[in-house]
Amino acid sequence: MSGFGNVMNCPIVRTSHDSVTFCTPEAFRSIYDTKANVQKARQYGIWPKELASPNTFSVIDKEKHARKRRVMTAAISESAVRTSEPFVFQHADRWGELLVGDRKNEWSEPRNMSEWSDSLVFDIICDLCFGRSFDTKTPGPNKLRSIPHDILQFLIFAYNVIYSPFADIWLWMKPKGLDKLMLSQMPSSIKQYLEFVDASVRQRVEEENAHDENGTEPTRKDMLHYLIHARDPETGASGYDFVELREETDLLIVAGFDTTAAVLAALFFYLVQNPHVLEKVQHEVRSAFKHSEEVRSGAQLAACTYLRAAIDETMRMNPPSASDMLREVLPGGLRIAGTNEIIPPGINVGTPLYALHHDAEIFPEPFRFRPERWIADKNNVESIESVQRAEAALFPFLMGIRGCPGKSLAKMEMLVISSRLLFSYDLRGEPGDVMGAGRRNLIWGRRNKSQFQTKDAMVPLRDGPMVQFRPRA
Ligand code: HEM
Repeated sequence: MSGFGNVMNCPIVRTSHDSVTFCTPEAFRSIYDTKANVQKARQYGIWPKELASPNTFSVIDKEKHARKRRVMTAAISESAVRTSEPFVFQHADRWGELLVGDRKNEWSEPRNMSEWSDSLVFDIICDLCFGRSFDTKTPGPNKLRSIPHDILQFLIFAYNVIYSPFADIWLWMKPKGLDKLMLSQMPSSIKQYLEFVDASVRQRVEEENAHDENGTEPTRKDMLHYLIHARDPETGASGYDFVELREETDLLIVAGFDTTAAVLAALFFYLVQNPHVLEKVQHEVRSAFKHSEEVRSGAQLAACTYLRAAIDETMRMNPPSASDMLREVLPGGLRIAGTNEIIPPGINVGTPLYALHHDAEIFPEPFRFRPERWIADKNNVESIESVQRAEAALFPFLMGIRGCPGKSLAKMEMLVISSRLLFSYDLRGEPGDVMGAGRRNLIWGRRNKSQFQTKDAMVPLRDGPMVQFRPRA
């Protein structure tokens, strides 16, 4: 059996008294396929601020989840993603101008791409949710700028509880007053963020109601427009009530911003670390289009196979959700393909994505950034079989009914943002900068200087790289 086993020799690991991880693509499918006899583990119950109001991500019951998910799918459908693209252009183009700054034909000041990607993606997701831009990417005072940081603090806290031995005690105490205590003790920044979501949703509901009463159409249909009007496609019943609308909007912001921003930061790290890759993606994008305004989704961008491979390779090296996402086996048990194991009900199972994505049998030289591994052509050393083997083991968005519904939106954002920037600007790593890279004086596993270092907290904690920009020569 393959797996992280090539590195640590342990494809099956018992991670706690009731949890086991399996690290092969076959096992992954057994666990996360829509038909798998599992549900999200009880630990997901720690996420909701109040046990009674889980969202699509944190709800455990399969039937309740199915209804929420059907409604949410309407808000981030393929057509909703297509109508979002022009807003992504606006933000990406403004971002490029800000990155370059006012040193016209010289290299800009070094930019910390983790911070800059956070503010860009946060502005985009808020614009797509609320139809308003909060412009946290523009320097200067902005009381909303700390929100991405505040959200991250909450995620770190929740993650540490979920993967700790205290998770069950926490869950037991939640309905017994812990929820209320936590709400009262919540840091003021998080309270402000939640008030901001509440007020924004309220305002959008009023606007949409006014349109319905006057028989008018909003000039712009954002995600909340779709969420407010969504009907359950199976039953025809109305979609979400107000509390659900608020919780789902909060989820779209949290799930939609940190993941995508993390991939962008890592992509810039690998581009400046690998000048031959940077040169190749730049050449590809600049040959595909004549003017920057033409850089958009479509056949030409789809044909930028090397850039798309670089993004896939980034998500292989640094999957935003790196740990095992726990699933509880239901009555009847679960057979894990490729093993002789039938897991009894009540046990948590999962596949640690980071380990799977670094399996040397599937991804030779797993710690090397090599977009070529995704492209089979006659000039390439990769065979069709090795590309197919790799594709069958890349799961940054998970799979199945609990896989990521924002996959198309995220892919569009990452491709559009990177291609527009690469088309118009040259970039390089700040000379001498090592921010984000592994270093010899760090612990085992963190010494690879050509790998972007992140720390898992449900989303990746990250810093750097420092990158400089200038208009293309
Ligand atoms: C590169 C970007 C992204 C990656 C790698 C990613 C990855 C994932 C993964 C692995 C899960 C499963 C988590 C678990 O079960 O614990 C997930 C769930 C989810 N994601 Fe994403 N995501 C990304 C972007 C987005 C975006 C842009 C949105 C929406 C705006 C989004 C919305 C969601 C939602 C709502 C769920 C919960 C689904 C459910 O439980 O039914 N994600 N995502």
